[in-house]
Amino acid sequence: MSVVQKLQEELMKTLKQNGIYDEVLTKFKDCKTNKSRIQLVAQIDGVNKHFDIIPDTKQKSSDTSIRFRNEGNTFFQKGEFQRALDKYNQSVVYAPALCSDDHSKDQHKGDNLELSYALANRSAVFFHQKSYDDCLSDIDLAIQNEYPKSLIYKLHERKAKCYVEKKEIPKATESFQNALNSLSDAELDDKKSQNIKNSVEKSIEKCKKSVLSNDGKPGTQSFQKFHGPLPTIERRSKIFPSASDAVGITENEETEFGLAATRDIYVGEVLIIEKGYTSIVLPKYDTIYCHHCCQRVVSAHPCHQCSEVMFCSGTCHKESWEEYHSLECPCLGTVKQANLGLGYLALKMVVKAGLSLIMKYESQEQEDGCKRSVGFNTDGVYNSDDYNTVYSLVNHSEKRSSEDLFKRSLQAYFLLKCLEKTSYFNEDERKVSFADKCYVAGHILRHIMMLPCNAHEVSELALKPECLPESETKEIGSGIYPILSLINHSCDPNVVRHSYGDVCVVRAIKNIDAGEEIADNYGALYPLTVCSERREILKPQYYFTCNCKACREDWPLYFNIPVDVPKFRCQKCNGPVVIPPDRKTENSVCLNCSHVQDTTDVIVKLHQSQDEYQNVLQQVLTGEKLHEALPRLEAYLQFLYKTVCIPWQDCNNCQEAIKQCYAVQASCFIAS
Ligand SMILES: C[S@@+](CC[C@H](N)C(=O)[O-])C[C@H]1O[C@@H](n2cnc3c(N)ncnc32)[C@H](O)[C@@H]1O
Repeated sequence: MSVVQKLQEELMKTLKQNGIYDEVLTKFKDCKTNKSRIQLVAQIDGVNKHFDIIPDTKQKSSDTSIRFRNEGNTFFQKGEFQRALDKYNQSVVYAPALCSDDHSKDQHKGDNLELSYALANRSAVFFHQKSYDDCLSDIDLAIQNEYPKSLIYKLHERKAKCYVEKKEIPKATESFQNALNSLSDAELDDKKSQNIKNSVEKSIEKCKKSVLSNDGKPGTQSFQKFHGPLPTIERRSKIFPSASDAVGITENEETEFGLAATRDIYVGEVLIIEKGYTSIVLPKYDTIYCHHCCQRVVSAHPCHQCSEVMFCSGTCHKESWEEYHSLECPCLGTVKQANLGLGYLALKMVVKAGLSLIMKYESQEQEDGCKRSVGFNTDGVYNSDDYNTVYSLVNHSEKRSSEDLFKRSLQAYFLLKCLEKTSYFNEDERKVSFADKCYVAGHILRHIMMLPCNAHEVSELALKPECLPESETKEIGSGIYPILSLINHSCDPNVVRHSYGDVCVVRAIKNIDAGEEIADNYGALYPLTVCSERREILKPQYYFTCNCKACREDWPLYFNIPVDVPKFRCQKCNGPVVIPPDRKTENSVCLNCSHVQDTTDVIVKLHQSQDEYQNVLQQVLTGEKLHEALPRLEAYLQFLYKTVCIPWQDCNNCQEAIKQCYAVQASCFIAS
């Protein structure tokens, strides 16, 4: 149980024993702003004592770095290079010293020995994995970080071998020469030294003759890419820069705001490519994914202060440091240990926004239940990196029970106490009062209420290449995506989302008519769960009762979805058209408007397409030539949505196959 949950339970017990629990809850009910809720929590006896936080963040440690390095060495010797790499990455993260990034270099000069060893050993893994650029980069870093002179000849030799593989012969020759020169510093007996000298000289000779050890093509990088290139959006919306011009805003009484199609959209169209306002990696994965961009880390870049996080590149380290990590760094361990889930995302949002921006909101703060507006800026543009967009998302504070508000306020107050241990409140030169701090914690509380009904998972496909349908989507983190957060739910959604690192791509998986609402799925799909259960899943988290078409018409679960001759769409009203019992297709009748029409052509076309579709589907199931299969599946599904009425099982199957193809293009990793 986390420290906050423990406190919540203890406090509630004490308040009940003292007979004042109901009184506290009533006071909570009367609070109309988040700031007043935090102020109320702060006044409760015992809260401050429990939340007297001692900042705890994993410090740099030579011992831990050495331990991970030794573990890495064991795997390396067994030829288990990926496992060795994971350990060396950890060794780099814990090594007391300093990454080479300029912004941290001067402040943190010190003993870099363990870091240099970790980098040097990691470079050996990269060499074996034919990842020559990563290998060269680690060698340079190891040398910069004071790798022992007596061993440096080894690094020069490895560097030279990388250049040989890369067919950069002059650089290879130079590095072999450096290896020779460094041999004088090596503490080797004469015989060993002479052997190495002979071998290096031979290599230099080979280089000179350009007689190379392999087939003459540059060595290739063996690492797989973790996702394909991001797709593109042809014409962007003027108001939603991360969306296509097919996406517009809509408003109605039932759902408040939402997104709708501004023109006809077809299966496969890319509608949104959004990098969220901010995101987090789940604590259990923080040694695998980048703290900043949620991409898989190959060559870990450490934070120069803590050992809580790793970055996939110097750029991510720098950006994260400038945007939020310098502030969160001292309290990150405490926050992670408290295991608050989305609570950490809420804190990160407020840290990223910065104190002065948050305080500007105080003058326009509204009470619960006031009419909400969407977070467009003064130019009428909705930018995903603008705090105003996330500040304006729905949080349902007025529908929450007093107990829910009380528990969430305690979480927010705990996070305020963590924030007080950082330099966050020093940003503003004027003295920050306790009331100001409560106002900031009010923002954290707002987000703690908002995130469960707006945040999206950051995911990765654990890919089984030989049997695609057995691949599983794994949640590796969470992000807050302001545009995605405007999409309402349907149990039969018309879009699907995929993560490319922390970027989310939304594509149409149904044809969407102009004016029709764009609808995502919040985790309750009609083919998998019956209507009553779907509503039970959605209500407590999202505060609505779903009334989509699948719910209204009580569509069947997957195995009961019709598979025989479908009902066709009426040429006049789109209603369901049936073939008469005498099978005279020219006399088919619409059950909605009674229009009599000829369905002969469409039936012939459907049969032809179905045959082709079965072949393509087979390709997808075995993971073959997906890039060829995908456009054919998209075309088939477009045709189906134009001609047949759903539910009809081929539509579901084709949709699933298309989703698998998209998933393979997005973040994925071969499951071990
Ligand atoms: C991610 S937000 C979607 C945008 C939201 N409608 C708004 O106005 O900002 C989720 C919230 O939208 C509302 N919502 C989403 N789908 C709905 C639906 N099918 N029917 C009614 N309300 C819905 C619920 O209030 C839910 O908590």
